[in-house]
Amino acid sequence: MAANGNGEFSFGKGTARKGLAKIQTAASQKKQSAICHDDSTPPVKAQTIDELHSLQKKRSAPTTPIKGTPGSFSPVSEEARQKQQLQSISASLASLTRETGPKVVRGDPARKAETPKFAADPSDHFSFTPTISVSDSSLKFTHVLYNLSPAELYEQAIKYEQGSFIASSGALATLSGAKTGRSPRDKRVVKDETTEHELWWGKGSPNIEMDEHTFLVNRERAVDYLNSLDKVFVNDQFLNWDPQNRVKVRIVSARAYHSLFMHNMCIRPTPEELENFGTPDFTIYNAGQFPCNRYTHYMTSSTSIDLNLARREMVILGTQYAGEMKKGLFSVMHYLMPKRQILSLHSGCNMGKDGDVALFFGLSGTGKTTLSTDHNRYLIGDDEHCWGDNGVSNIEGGCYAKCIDLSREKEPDIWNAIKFGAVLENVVFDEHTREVDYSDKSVTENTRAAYPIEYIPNAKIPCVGPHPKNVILLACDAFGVLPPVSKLNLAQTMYHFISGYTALVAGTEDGIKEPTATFSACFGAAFIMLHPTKYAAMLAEKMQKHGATGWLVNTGWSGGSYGCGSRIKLPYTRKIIDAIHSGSLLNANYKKTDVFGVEIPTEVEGVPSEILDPENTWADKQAYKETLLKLAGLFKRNFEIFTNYKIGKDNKLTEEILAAGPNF
Ligand SMILES: Nc1ncnc2c1ncn2[C@@H]1O[C@H](COP(=O)(O)OP(=O)(O)OP(=O)(O)O)[C@@H](O)[C@H]1O
Ligand SMILES: O=C([O-])CC(=O)C(=O)O
Ligand SMILES: [Ca+2]
Ligand SMILES: [Mn+2]
Repeated sequence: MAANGNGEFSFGKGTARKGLAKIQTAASQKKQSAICHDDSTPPVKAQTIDELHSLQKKRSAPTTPIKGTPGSFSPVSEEARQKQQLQSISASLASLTRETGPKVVRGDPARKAETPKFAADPSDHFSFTPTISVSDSSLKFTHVLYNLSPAELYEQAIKYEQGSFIASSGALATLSGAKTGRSPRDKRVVKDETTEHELWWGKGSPNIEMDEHTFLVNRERAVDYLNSLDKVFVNDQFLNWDPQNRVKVRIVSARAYHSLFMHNMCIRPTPEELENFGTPDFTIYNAGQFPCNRYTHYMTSSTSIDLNLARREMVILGTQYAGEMKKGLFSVMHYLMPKRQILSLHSGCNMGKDGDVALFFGLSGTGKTTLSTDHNRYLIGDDEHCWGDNGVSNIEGGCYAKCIDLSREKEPDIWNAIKFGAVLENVVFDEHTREVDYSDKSVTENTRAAYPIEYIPNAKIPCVGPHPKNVILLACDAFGVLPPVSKLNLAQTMYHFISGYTALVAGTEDGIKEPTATFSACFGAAFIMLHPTKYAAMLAEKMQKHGATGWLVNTGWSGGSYGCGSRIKLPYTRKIIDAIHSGSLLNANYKKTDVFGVEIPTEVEGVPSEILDPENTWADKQAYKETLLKLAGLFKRNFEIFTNYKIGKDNKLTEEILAAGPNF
C-alpha cells in the first residue's frame, strides 16, 4: 500500500511498477555490480552471536586516574575498592537478628556473561561464612545494581516493571502503584531519650511516635524483603549544594523507577566523589511493594514510613510513591540543619541577572515549581532549600513538577525537561504514539515529572545563591478572597509563614480530591521536625538581618470561590512576580485591606487593575464579605495553638506577630 500523491492509497498500478523498473536501469545495475565486487567492509571479528554481542559494549573507562605516580603500584586497587563498596552495601542490608550481612554481588543477575570482572570471579564475592542459624537466605546472593545510569535503569524498568513505557518525548512513564501521593498519617518517628526533648510532638505535629523496637521490627521486615529479591538498586548520592553541609545518602530500593527518581532528585556524585563515598550519613530502605504487618504495634494501615534519627535510617513499607523518599530526606534535613543554625525551607528559589534572590514558599500545588522555573531567571531549586550564613543552597539535584494540564505554551521549560532521563509518574498516554495527555486524570490528579535540575536551561549550577531579597508566600486560595498580591511587614510575613495557608485542590496527599482550607505550619508541617516557632524565629532573624521583603501571592481563585470564580491566569501571576523581582512593586501605591490588613497595590504592569482588589471581581458583594470573614475566622482558629508560644528571643516580635493576623 502506498500514497499516490493525491492523498489516495493504491496497490500495484503505476507506482510500484515504476519503482521496480527504476531499479533495473543500466546505470544502477552497473553500480550494484560494483558494490558487489568491492565490499570493503571486513566481516565482524566474532565466531558466535554471543561474541558479537559482547563487542557492542565497551568497558567503562576507570572512573578516576589511578592514584600515585605513573608506573608505580596503586595504593588501592580497583578490585579492593569494589570489594569495600560491596562490603558497605552488605553492611547496610544486614539483618539485625543474624550475624552477618547478605552475600552481595555487583551486576544484573539476568546478564551473567556480562557481570563485571570483579563480581564474576567467585573469590571476589564479598561474603561472610555463615556460622550459626544458617537459613536459605544466607545461601543466596543479592545482586546489587549500584548507581546505574539512566539508560540502564530504563532497560531495567521496561524489562521488569509493569507499567513502564517510553513516552514519545523520551521520558520514562511509570506507575507508582496504589498510592499516588504521600501518606502523612502513616509517618512514624522514633521517640527516644534525645528526640523526646528535641522534636515537636503532640497536637498538630507531623511526628507520630513509634518506639525503637517497633522500628527494628519494620526495618527487619524491609531488609528481609529486599534481601529476598534477586537484585536491589543502590543509589549513593548527596543532599545540599553547600559543600560544608553536604549529607551523604544511600537509597536501597527494589524498583528501577525508585532508583531513577532518586538519581534525578538527589545530587549526583562525580565518579571521583563516588569513589571516595565511604559510609553514608543516612540510609533509606524502600520496600514499598511490601506491606507492614498490621499486628505490629503503632501500625494503623498497611503503609508505614518510619524515621529513626539515632540510627540515621528510614524504612518504607506499603507505598511505592517515590515522593516519600524525597520528602523523608527533607524531614531529616529539617532536623540536621537547624542544629547548625541553618534554616531548612519548603520553598522554590531563583535568582535574577543582578544576583537578586527570591524564595517561593507554599504548600503543594501552589506554584513553587511553576513560578521558580522562570525563563528570565536562574533556577536555584524548586522545592527544598537551606538558608545559612553564606546565603541559600538547594538541598536537591532535581525538580518534581506537577503535570496536570501542563502545556508547552504556559510552562515551556518544564515541558522541555520531560525528555530522556525524566521520570513521568502516573500519566496517561496514547497506546500507539506514546504521546502523553496531560489533561487526563484517570490514574490520579497528582501526575508528576522528576528531572535533573540541569534539564532546565537556566539552572544555576552549583545551586547556591546570595541572601534572598524577596520572600514570596504562595497560597492557592480556593475561597477567592485573598488579593492576587499583597505586601507584608515582617510580623505579617511571620504570621502567614506560621499559618501556612492554602486550599488544596489536587491530591498530592493521598485521598484529597475536593478543595479544603489547609493550614500547615511553615508551609510544610508534614516535614518539619522541631516546633514551628523555631523555624519562624530563624526566618524572622534572617529576613531582618538581610532586609528581605515579604509578599503574599494568591495563585488561586478570583471572581468568586472555587466552582464560581476561576483560577488567576498564570500570565498575570507571572507579571506580578516580575514586578516583585524588578523592585517596581516595592514603589507602587498601596491601600490597606479590611480584615487581613495587608497592603495591596493599585497597579501592576500587565495586570488588569480591577482584579487587584478581589472585592471588585465578585458580583455578589455580600457573599464576598461573608467568605472573607469565614476565611479570617479559620485563620484565627488555626492560630490559637500558637498563641502561647514565644517567637525568638524578642517578646515584642511575638506580640507583633499575634497582632498581625486578621482583625474583625
Ligand atoms: N496562577 C497560577 N500560578 C501558579 N500556578 C498555577 C497558576 N494557575 C495554574 N497553575 C498551576 O498550578 C500548579 C502549581 O504546581 P507546582 O508544581 O508549581 O506546585 P508546587 O508548589 O511546586 O508543589 P509541590 O511542593 O507539591 O511540588 C501547576 O500545575 C500550574 O500549572
Ligand atoms: O512530596 C510530594 O509528593 C510533592 C511535593 O513536593 C509536596 O507535596 O510538597
Ligand atoms: Ca514542586
Ligand atoms: Mn514540595
